[in-house]
Amino acid sequence: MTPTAPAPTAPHLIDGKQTAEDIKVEIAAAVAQLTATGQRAPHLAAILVGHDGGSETYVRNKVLACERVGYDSTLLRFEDDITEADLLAQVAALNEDPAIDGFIVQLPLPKHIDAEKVIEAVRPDKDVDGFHPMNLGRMVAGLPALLPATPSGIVELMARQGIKTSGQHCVVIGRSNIVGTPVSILLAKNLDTANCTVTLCHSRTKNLREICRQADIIVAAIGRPEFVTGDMVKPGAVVIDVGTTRVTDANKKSGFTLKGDVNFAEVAPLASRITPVPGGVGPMTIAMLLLNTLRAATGAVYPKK
Ligand SMILES: Nc1nc2c(c(=O)[nH]1)N[C@@H](CN(C=O)c1ccc(C(=O)N[C@@H](CCC(=O)O)C(=O)O)cc1)CN2
Repeated sequence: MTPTAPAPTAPHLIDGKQTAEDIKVEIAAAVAQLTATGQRAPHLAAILVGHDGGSETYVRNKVLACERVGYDSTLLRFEDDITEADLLAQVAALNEDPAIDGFIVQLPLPKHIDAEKVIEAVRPDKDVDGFHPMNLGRMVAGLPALLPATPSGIVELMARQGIKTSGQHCVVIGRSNIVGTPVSILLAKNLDTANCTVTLCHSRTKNLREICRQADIIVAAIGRPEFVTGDMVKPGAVVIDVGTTRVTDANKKSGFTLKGDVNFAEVAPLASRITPVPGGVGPMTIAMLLLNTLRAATGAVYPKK
């Protein structure tokens, strides 16, 4: 029998909360420099439609993060019966408002509103979510772009944690426009922080378990709690969990427990590095949104209008 290296027994947590905090410190320093030279602080606006619990939390955290780094922020709230036309009019107003450097429309939107239409209505130079086809297209072409926050946050998190990506086989599970598809493109790019061989898997993928077992890095972004189990992970793999599903839990004061897409108890003992939920990828999403806002405010990607 050939001896094999023992699998690591203790999880090596990737601290997204601390990494996001480090980025916020850097951003706060950049804002202080801007304002010291007489320029105004960057200004982020957020549109929140309805009362989804998760969206309320995320938007609240975005506003708090703005305060933390010295940005101005504006929250525009609407009931979930707002018409598509009225929402598009709000987007048009923010597009034209010179005091706003960038804005987001929190997703998901109610079913009667065409989210793609709303995303396309955001001016690309103010699209700090990086969801507009212009920014996605520029990202694919390797041109300067406002990059989607969660995918760029994943790449930044791995880079700052010294995780090797070049030549590694990365299996991404999930093909959403917000995470799975863009992160697979970013990770395959010829960059110091990427250069992976990427396999993008989804609900119709055959032999998912076997494919995942070949991965040096797994990015789980399928939105199904505890989907990735121990038998799908090669010992020593790096596991990045993007899931944040609220699962009803009567024992919790909040009434729910936050679950990732990875069965942490099974996978953590196998993984060389793993992101926790909460405290992994989620905080990086907000840090990268702040970074995009700074880039929009300073004309780093598109000339200021
Ligand atoms: N307009 C957008 N809508 C949505 C996006 C987005 O990037 N732009 N992504 C997700 C939600 N999201 C940001 O909006 C987001 C999700 C999770 C976190 C986060 O920090 N999670 C914490 C836990 C927070 C909690 O207590 O629930 C963590 O994982 O530690 C931030 C942002 C969909 N919509």
